[in-house]
Amino acid sequence: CVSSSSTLTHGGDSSTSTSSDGALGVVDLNPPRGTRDFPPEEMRLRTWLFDNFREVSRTMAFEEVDFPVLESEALFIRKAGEEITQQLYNFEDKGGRRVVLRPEITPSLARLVIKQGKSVSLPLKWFTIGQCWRYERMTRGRRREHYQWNMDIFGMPKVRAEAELIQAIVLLFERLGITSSDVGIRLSSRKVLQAVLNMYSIPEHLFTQVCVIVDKLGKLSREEIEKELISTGLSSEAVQGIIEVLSLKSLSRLEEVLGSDVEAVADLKKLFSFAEQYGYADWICFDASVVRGLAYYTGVVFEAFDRKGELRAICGGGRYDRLLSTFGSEDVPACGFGFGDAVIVELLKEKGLLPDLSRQIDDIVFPLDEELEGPASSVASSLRKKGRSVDLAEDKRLKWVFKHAERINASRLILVGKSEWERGMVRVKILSTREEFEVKACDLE
Ligand SMILES: CC(=O)Nc1cnc2ccccc2c1
Repeated sequence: CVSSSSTLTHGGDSSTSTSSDGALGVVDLNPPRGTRDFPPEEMRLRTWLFDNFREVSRTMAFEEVDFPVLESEALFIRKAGEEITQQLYNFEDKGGRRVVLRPEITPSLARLVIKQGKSVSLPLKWFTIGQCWRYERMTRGRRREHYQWNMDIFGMPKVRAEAELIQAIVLLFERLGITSSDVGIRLSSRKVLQAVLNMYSIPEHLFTQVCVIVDKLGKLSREEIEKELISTGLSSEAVQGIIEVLSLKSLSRLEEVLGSDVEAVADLKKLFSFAEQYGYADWICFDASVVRGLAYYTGVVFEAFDRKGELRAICGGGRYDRLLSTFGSEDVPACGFGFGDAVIVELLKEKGLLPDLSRQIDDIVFPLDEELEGPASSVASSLRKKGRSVDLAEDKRLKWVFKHAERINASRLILVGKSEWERGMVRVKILSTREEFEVKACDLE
């Protein structure tokens, strides 16, 4: 229904269309619930953000990888009660296979590392930017898809991997104009919780479940957390002990409580000393309550947050040294983070840091009458071969072309007229200075 005046002839967001039997149907123009279209303006913002993700990945010497959005459901079946595995966008395909639209990237990375097996040399530093899905009952009106930038290091057992990943996060924030007074990175280690569970001789198999529960600190009330912990079989004394340790905000206090030979303390002290060397110490702070909600983390965990505390975590990640063995392979130490495309944009809007991303092209080539359309095409083609972005404006009036040039921020207007062309010339108008001159068509660049 888009007419030649190039505006929709109908108002509103529905268009009329006739289906094959001629019945008048109304096609819903919105994408499926919880999903987004990216018209040009939104797409320019997304491309700008993703180009920043890529540029940081390049400076960190990470290699880009990619996977299908569709994955076997088996990759995501975990029993720890995580929100992400209870909202799988799963279905049975026509071959009767149980598949999902992936809810996260890490299991696919692990699958590929295992598949590549001996043919890859460790450490591996891989990144990807991919769409992830969840199927939420739309009661909360939240999105069902978002894009995540993932950075992961395989085969680096020591906290230097975490230090590298945190540098990547800080570099990204700095590229976007965000400072350490806007955003902080809270970090801790799941080995803190492990040490506490050992103190109360709580069996190992409860560790993952307890992590997923205490990750809700801050979202659920303390009473609800205590109730959920008790229901896993913990004694109320153990529950109090856990909550007390998780409220620690200083590494030296932690050392007093756990002792200095605990691995968690050694790892974190090492990480803080790395932070000084990398130059991002003022971005990070220890916070024992950080556990992250994914079942497979085993060590250091971290998340970036806006210091005004209004938004959800901007990004998050951690070490997962035991994930590969859950897929039947030898374990490879691994560490990574996911950085979503939604919270960061809200933060940039709030800080007034969104860049001006209006359209911009180099040249508009315009034939002054119909018989010059051929010559105009050859002028446009030679400019494009030289890498200029050229909009060939045809069958319009000159008045429209000037307005169009303004609208798309063209640098030059190149007019192909009969008398000039007969002399091998075209007229060039520099739109910023209004200066106008003739130039030989073959000298144009
Ligand atoms: C703020 C936002 O859109 N979050 C979001 C949206 N979709 C998702 C889909 C899968 C996993 C996590 C997701 C997270």
